[in-house]
This record gives sequence, C-alpha cells and structure tokens, in this order.
Amino acid sequence: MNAVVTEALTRSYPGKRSDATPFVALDHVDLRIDEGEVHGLLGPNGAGKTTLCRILSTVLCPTSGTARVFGHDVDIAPNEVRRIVGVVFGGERGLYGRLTCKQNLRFWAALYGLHGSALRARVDELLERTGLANRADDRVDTMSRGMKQRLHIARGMVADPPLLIFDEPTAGLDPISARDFRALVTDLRGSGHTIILATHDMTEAEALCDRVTFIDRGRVIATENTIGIRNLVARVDAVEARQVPPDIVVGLRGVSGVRAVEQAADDSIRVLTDSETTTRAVLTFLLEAGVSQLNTPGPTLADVYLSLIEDRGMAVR
Ligand SMILES: Nc1ncnc2c1ncn2[C@@H]1O[C@H](COP(=O)(O)OP(=O)(O)OP(=O)(O)O)[C@@H](O)[C@H]1O
Repeated sequence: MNAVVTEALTRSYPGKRSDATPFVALDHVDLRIDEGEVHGLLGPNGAGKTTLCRILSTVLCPTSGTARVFGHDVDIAPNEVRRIVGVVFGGERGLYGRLTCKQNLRFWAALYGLHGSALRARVDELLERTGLANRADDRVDTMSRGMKQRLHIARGMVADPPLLIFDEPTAGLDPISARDFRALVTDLRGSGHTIILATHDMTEAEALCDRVTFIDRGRVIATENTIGIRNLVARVDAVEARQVPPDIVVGLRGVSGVRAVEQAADDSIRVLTDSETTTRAVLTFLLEAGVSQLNTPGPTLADVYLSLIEDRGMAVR
C-alpha cells in the first residue's frame, strides 16, 4: 500500500504586494511513498520541503492537486490524517518551557486520549527511546537545543503514528545525538513505520533512506533509490588522494572535466570529475606528480545532488 500519494500537488503563497503574482512553492508534485519506506526529501533552501511536510501533516492546505495519506485526502479528511501522522518540525516552538520533559509528554499523551497507567507507560517508553530518561524531571527551558530536539521527536511519536515526518531532525544535534537519531529511525523502520525525512544532510539521507526525492524550486527533479540516483548521473565521479602538494592541487583544478577539488582538514583532497575519462586523467596527473595514496570511492549522494542542482544553475549551501 502507498503511505503517501500526491498528484499535481501545488501550493502558492500570496505575493508580498497586493498586485504581486503568487509565489509557487510546490509545483505539480507527483510523489508515491510506500508503506514501511524511509523516504528522503532533499533540496536546497527554499526548495519546498517544509511546505510539502506541512501539507502532509494538514498544517497547510494545497492550492491545487491532491495529497493522500494512507488513502485519506488531507483536504477532505484532515482529522483522519492527523490521527495517523506524527510530525517533528523542531525549533523552539511547541514546547512548554516551564514544564518538565515528562510533564510536556504527559500533556501531549493526554491530548491523544491516553490516561492512567497506559499514559505513564507510554511516556516512560518515549523518554527511554529518545535518550531523555535522565532528564525527565528537568524543565524544558533549562535544556540544550539538542535535548529539546529529542523532546520534539518524542512528541511526534506520542500516538505511535504509522507515518512520521521529520523536517531537519538533526539540525542542531551534536554528532552523538545525531547518531542516536539514526538508530531510532532504523528502529522505527524495523517496526513497520513509514518515515519522511526532509534533510540537507546527504550522509544522513544515504545512511537512512530507501529512496530519495530531490526537490528543486518546488518541482521534483528525481525520485530514486541511492543506486538509481548514481546511475542517473553516471558522469559524476570522484577521486580521493592524500598528501598532495599545494601546487599539484592548483594544477588539478586546471584539468579539463574537473568539477571541484575539495580539501579536508586531514590533508586529503576529493576531486569531483564529470566522467570516468576525466577520473583516469586525474589519476594519471596525480601519479605523474608522485602522489601514490589514491582512492576512487565513486560518487556519493552529495555529489549527485550537487550535479543535479548545478545543472539547473542553483546555488547550493
Ligand atoms: N508563509 C509563507 N509566505 C510566503 N512564502 C513562503 C511562506 N512559507 C514558505 N515560503 C516560501 O516558499 C518557498 C519554499 O519554502 P520551504 O520552507 O517549503 O522550503 P524548504 O525546502 O523547506 O527550505 P529550507 O530548507 O530553507 O527550510 C521558499 O521560497 C519560501 O520563502
């Protein structure tokens, strides 16, 4: 079964002046997300990811087109959709700073109709699952951003909805919390949940997602699994090298077909090329310059994303 189906889904925002043309944030988006899938939404700032997440969680209405969640139309049956969608937008909004973690969760659990021992058990389970058990009695306004983000995640899971939507869930999380989040997603996937993950983080998308939809200025530019995306943009390739003298790095930038040369702090470099032919030219260039620590890891999702967006003249952060 499809967890999410959108057809020609379009959302415009009013222009700034009364006579201004409306701004189209989502433009005829067709999307299918299978039940049990972890589906990534990738795109630069302003691509429309949040707008899509908001429509799927009934916070925003479509301007035209349709969106259905497990068969329920977000416009026609928003209450049914709300019962089966948990959403984590993050940030400071929606948490009660003067209440403790546990009190916040109890409040939301009560809103979802839980009470008594079932409510207490659910709240304790969520505190445990999101790594907040030892902060249960701390006031939220004394907690770090990362801890608040964990609470947002717990909140989204209160009703154990079959579809969870995470919008930039690891923004502001330290690496350990981000790792914990990934473990949580894997765990949720294992228990049959469908997950939508809007993110800028390629590594996260690559590590977690079964499929990824690339969005560019409100339009879907590709939906593929990781392997499919790599095949789609076969001209993207990469060479990694260590201990490359600075003048050789400069020379590399002049090799025809080199898209970019990225330098890492650990004296390694990553050369993005436009084809296997260029990759061979780069390898020859480096070997002739005496560089022997070489690796051809193949393109990552990040490389593919950069290439797709660059082709459309977009700036990428
Ligand atoms: N309430 C609004 N009124 C007018 N324009 C809006 C509104 N909300 C979003 N937009 C515009 O719609 C476009 C899509 O925004 P959206 O937040 O969906 O993108 P995004 O992909 O989530 O970006 P980011 O990664 O920066 O959050 C942007 O150009 C944004 O400025």
